[in-house]
Amino acid sequence: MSRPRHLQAVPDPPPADESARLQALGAYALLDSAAESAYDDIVRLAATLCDAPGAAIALLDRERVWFKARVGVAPSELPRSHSICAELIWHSQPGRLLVIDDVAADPRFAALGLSLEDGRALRFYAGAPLWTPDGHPLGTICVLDAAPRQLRAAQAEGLAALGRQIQHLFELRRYAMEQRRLLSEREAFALQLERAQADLQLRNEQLLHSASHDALTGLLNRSALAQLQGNPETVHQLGRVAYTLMLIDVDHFKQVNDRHGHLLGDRALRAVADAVAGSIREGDVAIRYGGEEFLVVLPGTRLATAAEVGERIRRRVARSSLPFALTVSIGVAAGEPGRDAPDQVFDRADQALYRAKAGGRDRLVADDG
Ligand SMILES: Nc1nc2c(ncn2[C@@H]2O[C@H](COP(=O)(O)OP(=O)(O)OP(=O)(O)O)[C@@H](O)[C@H]2O)c(=O)[nH]1
Repeated sequence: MSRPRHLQAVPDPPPADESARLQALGAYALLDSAAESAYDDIVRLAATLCDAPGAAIALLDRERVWFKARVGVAPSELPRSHSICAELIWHSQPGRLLVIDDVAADPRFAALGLSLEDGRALRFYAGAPLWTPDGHPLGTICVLDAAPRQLRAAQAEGLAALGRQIQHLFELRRYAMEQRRLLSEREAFALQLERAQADLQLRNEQLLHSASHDALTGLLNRSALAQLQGNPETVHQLGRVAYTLMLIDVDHFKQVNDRHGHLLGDRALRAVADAVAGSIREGDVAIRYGGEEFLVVLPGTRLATAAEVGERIRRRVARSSLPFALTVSIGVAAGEPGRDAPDQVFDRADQALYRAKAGGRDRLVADDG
């Protein structure tokens, strides 16, 4: 059928549930889809079976009839007002073909000037309506001829059977699309779940980290120390190897705050923490023990080595890039497994620190007693 030159509109009764019908049609995603050999084969089969020069699968869109497959028909779509299918479909019944024996003799279509691809006027139309399972008409598979005629019974039966095959194909298509949609929804949901889990894990780790770390310096805090003290593995380890405890206290820190303000005071504490973290090795544990006091546990480290580490810390603090001089005093004490309780070692480190302060500060005192 070529596009008609004479544009006399065919009356097109809009059914009450047209929007539901269009929605049902949309669910197959057929309109404007690419050509598919399954449908091309069916129209070729229809044309051969009915001995007709033209055949098409016509789908009734909002304002047009669009051909999913066609043979012997030129345009890919027609205005709905100029389509035989669009006029007849509303009067169709399941299982009954729509037939116009002679288009030229039918006042509804005679003036439309419909023709086949080869230019001959359209004179014969027979279509099998296509339905959704719940009764919405979607379009037709039709055969077209340039001479008035009729279909033989076997041809009519064959055309109706091809219509049913197309409906099966449509349903398979809708099912496959629905499955794809469900699958992608599931995938999107799984992705969302995965992200939520990762987010939760991150928050959990952040929470754990902030519960056990000092926000200002990033070192472990006192509650982490309490956990370490309560951890049988740590206690067991300290009971097996020699270790050293180091207490580091910032000198005259009250003055730093008073003279330079708390912000610079905080910066000074971070500088001390950096000096500590940069001087110890993996396995050593650095804790912000009090306001300006730090505790370092050095497992498997003898007093002399710990004193060297402490000296390194002291020198690093003295070299920190601050707008004022900053020094620390350090006390270290060693613990022998089986001989010293950790509390006693801590007390001895504290006394050594006291002696460092009393001796003039900016120094390290090792308890070698
Ligand atoms: N800026 C800042 N100051 C703190 C923080 N925690 C504790 N301090 C201050 O550290 C100071 C500690 O002062 P003191 O215990 O008197 O000791 P000091 O002035 O360092 O004197 P010596 O230890 O004897 O050398 C106090 O003024 C506290 O307010 C902190 O997180 N930030």
